[in-house]
Amino acid sequence: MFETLETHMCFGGSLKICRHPSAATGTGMRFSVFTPAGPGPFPVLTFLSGLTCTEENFTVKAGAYKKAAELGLMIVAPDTSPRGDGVANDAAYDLGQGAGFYVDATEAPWAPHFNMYSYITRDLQDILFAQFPGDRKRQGISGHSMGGHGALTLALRNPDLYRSVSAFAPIVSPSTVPWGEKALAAYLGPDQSRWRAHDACCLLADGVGRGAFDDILIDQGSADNFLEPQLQPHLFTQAAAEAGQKVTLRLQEGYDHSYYFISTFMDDHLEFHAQRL
Ligand SMILES: N[C@@H](CCC(=O)N[C@@H](CS)C(=O)NCC(=O)O)C(=O)O
Repeated sequence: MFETLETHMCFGGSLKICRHPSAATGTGMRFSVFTPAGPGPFPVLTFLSGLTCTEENFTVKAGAYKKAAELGLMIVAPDTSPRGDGVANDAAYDLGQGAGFYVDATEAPWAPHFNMYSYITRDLQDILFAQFPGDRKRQGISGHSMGGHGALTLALRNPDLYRSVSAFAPIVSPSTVPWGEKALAAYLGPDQSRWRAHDACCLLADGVGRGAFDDILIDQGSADNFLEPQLQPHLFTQAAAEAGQKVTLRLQEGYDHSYYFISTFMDDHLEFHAQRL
């Protein structure tokens, strides 16, 4: 059953926190949705958050809704994994609940619930357009860190669903950095050939999504603790150059990995998407 848990007026529109059952995860899933004033249908931006986040982090910290109201953009921010007592978990912050990595897990104990790829591209879509005045044909996707990885990989694989894509401090090469190696091995097993469909650099090298996006906007803080060990955006610009994909990578001097960084450049991303939707 679809439930609206909270409704708040916000910049003339509405911000709702919702919960609904998902067949993909076999759990209830929460998301927030901002709907601008007016009847719609509105273009829709999905924002995928990073490790340790719920739907709440973006909603309260990204500062997106003033500009979204001006642009007439709907924004949906889903949770980052299935949750609950009957759902597998790990003591570490970078695996299990809060760390779904936007894949469909094939391995025990994750496979029954950790199907965030299907959740975002199928179940969230179905409930969103059944309940809210979004325009299914005008959608973009963005995200942060693990969610930047989700945005890039979901967009490249589903250009029929998403017309625009951007990211903040994304994990662009999960197959070669510790966060991604750990999660992909756990969720998809040790055969690295099965990781390629969930690695933005590999997708570019494999020609997936070729020609679909005129540009991909990426912001990265130069003072981000995770820049060298986990993020390495130059790997994405290299892969993009080889694939003929335009990428606008902006190294933002002095900014870290936090939502203070995200909120500083959020308006630019919303305008980037609005121009394309
Ligand atoms: N807790 C981790 C860091 C996790 C982290 O930085 N998460 C980012 C996404 S990768 C985030 O958005 N955290 C929540 C927030 O800042 O609101 C650590 O201590 O190393």
